[in-house]
Amino acid sequence: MKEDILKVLLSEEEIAAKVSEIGAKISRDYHDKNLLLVSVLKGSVVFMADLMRAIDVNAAIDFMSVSSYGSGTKTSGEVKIIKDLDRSLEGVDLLLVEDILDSGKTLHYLRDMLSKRGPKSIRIATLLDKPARREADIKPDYVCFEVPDEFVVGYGLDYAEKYRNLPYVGILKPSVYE
Ligand SMILES: O=P(O)(O)OC[C@H]1O[C@H](OP(=O)(O)OP(=O)(O)O)[C@H](O)[C@@H]1O
Ligand SMILES: Nc1nc2[nH]cnc2c(=O)[nH]1
Ligand SMILES: [Mg+2]
Repeated sequence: MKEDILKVLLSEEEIAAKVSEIGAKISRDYHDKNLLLVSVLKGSVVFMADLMRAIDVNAAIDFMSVSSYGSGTKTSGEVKIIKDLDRSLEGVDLLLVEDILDSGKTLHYLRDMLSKRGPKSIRIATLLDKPARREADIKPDYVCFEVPDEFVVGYGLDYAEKYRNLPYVGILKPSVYE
């Protein structure tokens, strides 16, 4: 697995420090709110698990599963809902938790769809932001790291369902997917 990584972009330690910082910021912003954290599976599972423990105000959690990359490195442009939320969003302060904002199509679609369900507010927290690739009009509210225009894996992010369990974020060798 490790032999397929060209370069470690973000170490375990760097990620842990930044997640604590963002968690503290979210705690300050939501201390008087009705926070619901929604993890967009599968990619955000590792970030969600760490971020929720870095938040020290009351928060409920829920999960949605969507997919648009299939087994490739390019978005299909079509967001497939694999699992919807279990609960209503009426009156909640929704914080969508994502691993990466790339073309932005996934979050653009989700924000539009979920905003129709009556939440009091919607914001986006993402581990990684790749602004160079943006196609949809969407901006994150909380970002841990900006990344260059490379296909990255690890800490939840996959290529063809592999590498999610790497504890760091790395750039995949192009020979793996070319
Ligand atoms: O901004 P975009 O170009 O839409 O890309 C971002 C989305 O792509 C990945 O999900 P993917 O469809 O690969 O599903 P996964 O989370 O199960 O890996 C990632 O987890 C984001 O949800
Ligand atoms: N693993 C992975 N999934 C993505 N989905 C959108 N961009 C990326 C990326 O750079 N890496
Ligand atoms: Mg994926």
